[in-house]
Amino acid sequence: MSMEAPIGVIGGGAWGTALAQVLAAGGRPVTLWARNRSVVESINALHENPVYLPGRPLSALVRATDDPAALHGAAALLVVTPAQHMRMILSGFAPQGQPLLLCAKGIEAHSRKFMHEVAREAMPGSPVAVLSGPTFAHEVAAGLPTAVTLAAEDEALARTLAEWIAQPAFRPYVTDDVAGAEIGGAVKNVLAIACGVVEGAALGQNARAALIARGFAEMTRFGLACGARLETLAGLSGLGDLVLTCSSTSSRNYTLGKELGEGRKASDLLVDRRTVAEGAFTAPVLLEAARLRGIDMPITAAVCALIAGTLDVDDAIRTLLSRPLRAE
Ligand SMILES: NC(=O)c1ccc[n+]([C@@H]2O[C@H](COP(=O)([O-])OP(=O)(O)OC[C@H]3O[C@@H](n4cnc5c(N)ncnc54)[C@H](O)[C@@H]3O)[C@@H](O)[C@H]2O)c1
Ligand SMILES: O=P(O)(O)OC[C@H](O)CO
Repeated sequence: MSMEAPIGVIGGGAWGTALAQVLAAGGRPVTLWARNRSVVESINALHENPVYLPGRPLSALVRATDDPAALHGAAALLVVTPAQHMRMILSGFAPQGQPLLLCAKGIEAHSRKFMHEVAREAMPGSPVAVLSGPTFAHEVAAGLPTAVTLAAEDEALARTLAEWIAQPAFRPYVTDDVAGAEIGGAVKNVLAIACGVVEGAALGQNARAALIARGFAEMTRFGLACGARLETLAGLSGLGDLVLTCSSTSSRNYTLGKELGEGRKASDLLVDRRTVAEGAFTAPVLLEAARLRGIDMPITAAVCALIAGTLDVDDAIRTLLSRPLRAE
């Protein structure tokens, strides 16, 4: 058993559980805080999270708790809550000054703030880093090869966190471009919904490729306007994650879009969900943030209209295809 200070993980969904397993596989004790009591009990008694990551045995080095005080003394905290709940959940933890590694992908509704801005407000005094990239939780937990972006303005912090989390099959690449890492992960979820619509409405593979390329153009326009760097947007946390989530029903966002494309109503699909499809919440706030910066995001606008129920799939497609011709 390792004598090192544990790493804390806040959030017992699929991704928090998978990341806890990555850390524990490297011999690091992990304290996983989850809000769901049955998740806590199952992880401690059965070494499994049957609600969010069923069928994946977890290391005995992962200990779960529903007591925020159990994370005192952790060397760092991985924050793996849904984006819209992050501020509220962090406010339940007394700030201890530990580094925060933010793993949620989204933009906060109403405030239009990125996760690093929310975390700095909720836990002032804690240094902040971001982990993002093409990472289906079930593959990571199974130890399949995965590469991610780990971003922090403080490069020494990024390198330390990267060393703590790196495993033979889990490879972080560090950068100081925090905005770039966050924007790729948030925007790709919206575009994955659009790609799922293409699949559900049987629009063909040409359409999907066009949507990925034009979607990446939207991501780039928005990212550059927010100070992100092109190399980050074209890297693992941007284009890499866009390609992953726009091509697989393992993505909750893509699956939501596919069901919309098949003609189901967003209101029916979003009610009482157990798992999170972040793109549905990010789309309206992303569109508003783009509008305020004078940036055109037609695919994002179409996703917003489908989710709000103001356009049906046929009208959304017609609207996108009838836009004036323009230079690429
Ligand atoms: N699952 C993945 O493969 C994956 C990979 C990379 C990043 N992420 C990101 O990680 C974040 C967490 O996603 P996940 O997949 O672990 O979640 P999940 O869909 O597996 O589980 C849902 C989570 O939301 C929490 N939750 C539900 N209602 C809540 C409420 N009212 N208040 C607070 N919390 C509530 C649940 O406790 C649970 O932890 C998201 O931002 C997601 O985009 C997920
Ligand atoms: O299931 P999704 O669509 O939330 O995607 C999960 C991860 O973000 C993929 O990198």
